Amino acid sequence: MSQDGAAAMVSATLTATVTGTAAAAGTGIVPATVDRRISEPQSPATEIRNVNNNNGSRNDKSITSKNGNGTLMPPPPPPSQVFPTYSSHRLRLNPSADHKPDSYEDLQLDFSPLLFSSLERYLPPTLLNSSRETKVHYMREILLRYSTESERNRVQKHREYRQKIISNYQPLHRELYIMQASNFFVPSFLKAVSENTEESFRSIMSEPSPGVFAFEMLQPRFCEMLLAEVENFEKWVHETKFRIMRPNTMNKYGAVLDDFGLETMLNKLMEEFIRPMSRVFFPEVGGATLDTHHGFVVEYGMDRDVDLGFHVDDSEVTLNVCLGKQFSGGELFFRGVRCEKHVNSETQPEEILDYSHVPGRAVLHRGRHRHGARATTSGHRINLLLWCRSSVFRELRKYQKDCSGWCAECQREKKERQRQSVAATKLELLRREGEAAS
Ligand SMILES: O=C(O)CCC(=O)C(=O)O
Ligand SMILES: [Fe+2]
Repeated sequence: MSQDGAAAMVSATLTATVTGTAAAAGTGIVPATVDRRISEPQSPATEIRNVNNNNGSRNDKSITSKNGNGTLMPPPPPPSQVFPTYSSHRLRLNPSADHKPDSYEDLQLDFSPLLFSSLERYLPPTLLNSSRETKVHYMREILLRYSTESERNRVQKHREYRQKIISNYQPLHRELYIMQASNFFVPSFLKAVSENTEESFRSIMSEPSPGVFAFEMLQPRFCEMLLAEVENFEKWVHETKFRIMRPNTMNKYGAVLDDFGLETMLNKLMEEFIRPMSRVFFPEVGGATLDTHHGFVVEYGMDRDVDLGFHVDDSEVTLNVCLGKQFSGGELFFRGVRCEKHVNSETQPEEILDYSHVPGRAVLHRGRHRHGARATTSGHRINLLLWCRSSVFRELRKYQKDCSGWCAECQREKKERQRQSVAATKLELLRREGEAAS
């Protein structure tokens, strides 16, 4: 987990802890997995599907660390001290900026040592200079409210899975694993991001339907290299009979790029390129605070997945870039943005969009923008997907009922309520005027 990720979780934790509602509501830093697939876009009352990572996590940069045996070990309290369970443990709202936190790297903990170091600045002042054991115990008490044992086990297993791949798989193109923007992106994209204004972004984009942005992004050479790397990885998987996890609950083919070493590069892609754009275009769904991602490729063709059902992504913002190769069909269809409550509600005519993929071209949309992919009728289509998430947005979502800033159906209902209230007020005024006149 990056420092940023830890810090974001800390602030999410704080929001919850300080308000004091999280523990009562039984909420967690890593939200529970839900499987939500949508069915036909044309039949509004049917069920929609939410695609999740196959590892069952909505946010897989989680907080478990392992000990040498690969088992989970909570730190035992020192024998000289007996710690009661403090349900009243609280963190401070503002960190002690000048406090230098301890390192927890050498301890066998069931949460990331980084998380303890990040949280330490938020401890009550009286605890700041206590022993590490006391601080660990206090912070762990708080963290346990946010993560179940099975969740921590799952994250631990996934870490081991990744470790196995990374220590055995030999990459084909090592240059892909380090962000080299000038080799990866087309000049127009680089220029727009370096200028970093709404105007510069809009100058390279089309917005064929509100909230769906399309633009040239990847150089052909980068696409070719990434395709070859994926092929090489799949060849290794096949030869070694390694059982891999597919990108999400809806794909039988494809691969998780983060699992074989591309996580750092993709994190840079999110932080330095996608977050600046999302800050401008998707601020109401945490576009400015994207802090974790799930990066993968999907593969379609006669001998692969053929199409992808109607769904919403497990992301705040999704980047979808076509890598090639040659294909026909495979269009994306979009049907408007919806919150959980309205995910199966009717589509309005102005929300209908069909988009044809072009190699090197990206589509950027909210994860909650309902969509699917039509059948790839010939050839082979491979797309790079980056599901970008904001832990702050997810934490705040738990306490916010109003989604009218981004859910089109909530917006429609809100307008309708306002219309009715204006009509009622008018009627009341008329009635009073009538009374006064008589
Ligand atoms: O096939 C596509 O282009 C869409 C993929 C997608 O929506 C997803 O993986 O979430
Ligand atoms: Fe999707």
